[in-house]
Amino acid sequence: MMPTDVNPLVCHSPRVTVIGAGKVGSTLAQRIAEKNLADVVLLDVVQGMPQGLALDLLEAKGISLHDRRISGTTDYADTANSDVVVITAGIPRKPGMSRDDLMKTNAKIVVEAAKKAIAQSPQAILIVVTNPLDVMTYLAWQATDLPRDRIMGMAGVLDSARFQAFIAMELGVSVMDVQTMVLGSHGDLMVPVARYATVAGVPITELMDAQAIDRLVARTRNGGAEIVELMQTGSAYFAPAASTCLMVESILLNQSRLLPVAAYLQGEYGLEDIFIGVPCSLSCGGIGKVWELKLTDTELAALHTSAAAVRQNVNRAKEMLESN
Ligand SMILES: NC(=O)c1ccc[n+]([C@@H]2O[C@H](COP(=O)([O-])OP(=O)(O)OC[C@H]3O[C@@H](n4cnc5c(N)ncnc54)[C@H](O)[C@@H]3O)[C@@H](O)[C@H]2O)c1
Ligand SMILES: O=C(O)C[C@H](O)C(=O)O
Repeated sequence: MMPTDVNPLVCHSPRVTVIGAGKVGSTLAQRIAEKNLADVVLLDVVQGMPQGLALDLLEAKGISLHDRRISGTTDYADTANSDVVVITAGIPRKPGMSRDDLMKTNAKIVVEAAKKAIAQSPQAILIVVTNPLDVMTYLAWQATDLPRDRIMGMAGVLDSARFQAFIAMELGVSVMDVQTMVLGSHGDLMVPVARYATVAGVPITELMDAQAIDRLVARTRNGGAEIVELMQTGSAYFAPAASTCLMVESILLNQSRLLPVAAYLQGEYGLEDIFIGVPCSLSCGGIGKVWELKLTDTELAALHTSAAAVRQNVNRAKEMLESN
């Protein structure tokens, strides 16, 4: 029997659109569906590719045991009414490149994707993943004029996960007992806050010497480049997709997880009109609260140096877009 009167509260299936069905996008789609979080629409410019990936993913449903709808498309109309939109569209870097070298190509892609996606899903929460992350998030915000609680960039979760993994490996402890917080931009000037890194509540400053901490901080800062050098083609995607999925999960399940995300600042940490990594709680409305941690003068100065570099690149990106 078909229901005659559908209760929208019961029948609403959350929907996540992932723009860019490449390495990060397709891995994220798989995670979201297999965790049973939402239906997924994969969108890409390459005709046939998102459709093929979606078919491949849905053919695995009986094995991975979920009932989420997964579709692939090149048409933004098919993404309408998404609860969350994630932008992973754009080129990854090659060995020897910095993330900033991707700016010219990716700026146009991200601006277009953000505008088209939000036109179809004006109530969505937008998560930007494309690099250079902090700059791309700013451009997506400008292009969509979304309120600041509904737009953010993914990077701090990934950088913190790397720091967490390196600490666990160094000390030979379970990664599950390690907590970390990496602030600032997603680049060489990111700010892993060693004082706030703990193992089962014990600060790492009590567990290893300053030299070891410096070594792990440097490896964290270089985490993306280390993988780019090893792979020689493309960049990391398992940990990036897992990190983005954690943010999507906290939003869809209204968990209020406290995660470092690139958020629009309006005076917090003495910074304004910039997207940069700071701790935020993520819930069904998006960013519920930007948390202002107490930082030492040195940590705050590092955050400001990081922000100054992002601001310079935002201005460069704006000029590039205007000259096109
Ligand atoms: N923020 C982070 O921490 C983080 C982590 C990993 C990767 N990244 C970035 O994410 C981006 C994607 O990485 P990847 O490894 O998935 O790359 P990829 O090359 O595997 O995939 C990118 C996809 O984007 C698609 N694309 C290009 N232009 C498009 C457009 N206009 N509309 C829709 N789709 C379009 C391409 O066809 C491709 O399928 C890169 O910029 C990378 O640097 C960021
Ligand atoms: O390093 C890159 O270019 C991709 C991503 O930002 C990462 O940190 O893995």
